[in-house]
Amino acid sequence: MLEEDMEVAIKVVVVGNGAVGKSSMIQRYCKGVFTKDYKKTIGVDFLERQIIVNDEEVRLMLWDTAGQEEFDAITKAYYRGAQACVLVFSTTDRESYQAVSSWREKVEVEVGDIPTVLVQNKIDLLDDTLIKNEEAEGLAKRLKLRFYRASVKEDLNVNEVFKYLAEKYLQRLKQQTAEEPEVVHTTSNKIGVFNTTSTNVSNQSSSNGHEVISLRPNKQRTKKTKNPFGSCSLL
Ligand SMILES: Nc1nc2c(ncn2[C@@H]2O[C@H](COP(=O)(O)OP(=O)(O)OP(=O)(O)O)[C@@H](O)[C@H]2O)c(=O)[nH]1
Repeated sequence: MLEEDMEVAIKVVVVGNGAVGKSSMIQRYCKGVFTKDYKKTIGVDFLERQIIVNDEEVRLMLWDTAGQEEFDAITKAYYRGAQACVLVFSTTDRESYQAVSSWREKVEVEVGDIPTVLVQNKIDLLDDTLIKNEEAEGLAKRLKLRFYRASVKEDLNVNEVFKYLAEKYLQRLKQQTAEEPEVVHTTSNKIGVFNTTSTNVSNQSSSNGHEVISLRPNKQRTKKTKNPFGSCSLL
């Protein structure tokens, strides 16, 4: 254990071109659902889910950012404070594969080197693939990233992606705790909780029917729940 009664909260940003399946991945992971409809994300949404990793209770806050460049200015602000990142491209969209490095740079500029995974989504459409296996693997190697092939539709490898990131993050946190114990032993019972610099924006419905993110001060400890989806909420 890191420290008794300590809650670990991890802000994870999910990035990649439009329509690669970012919103679907987050919905699948947090709500256990998949929908064929495509609703472009306007700005940013987020959902959360609590999991247990190595006996630690971890709260994952999954930030769904818009894939379109027109929203870059908004989404960049939300990268701040991110502690882990999912880079997504689609099996049937070569441009999304080619854009992976630039997405990584955008995140790195804001938050530096954080635990990151590369995900090739929609592998249920492998027959129509526009990216060779070796290419995708080569990209992961060049970027030195763990690589997952996933299908949000078929619920393949989605849990694994987030479990890996949580483990990786905890590993780093433990290293830091060992090296600089005074940093972690604060008066707060939360660690890894992000701070955004933006001010409060209350819930606003966007044109796509999604709720636009509300930025609030750090939350208090969440209630413990046995239901894996019980802690998910659309804010
Ligand atoms: N076949 C298949 N379709 C998928 C999969 N994941 C997502 N989709 C579909 O791909 C489309 C786009 O998915 P979204 O989750 O909205 O994509 P996004 O990356 O959030 O898009 P933006 O909000 O524009 O950034 C939707 O029609 C989904 O149903 C998958 O694993 N397989």
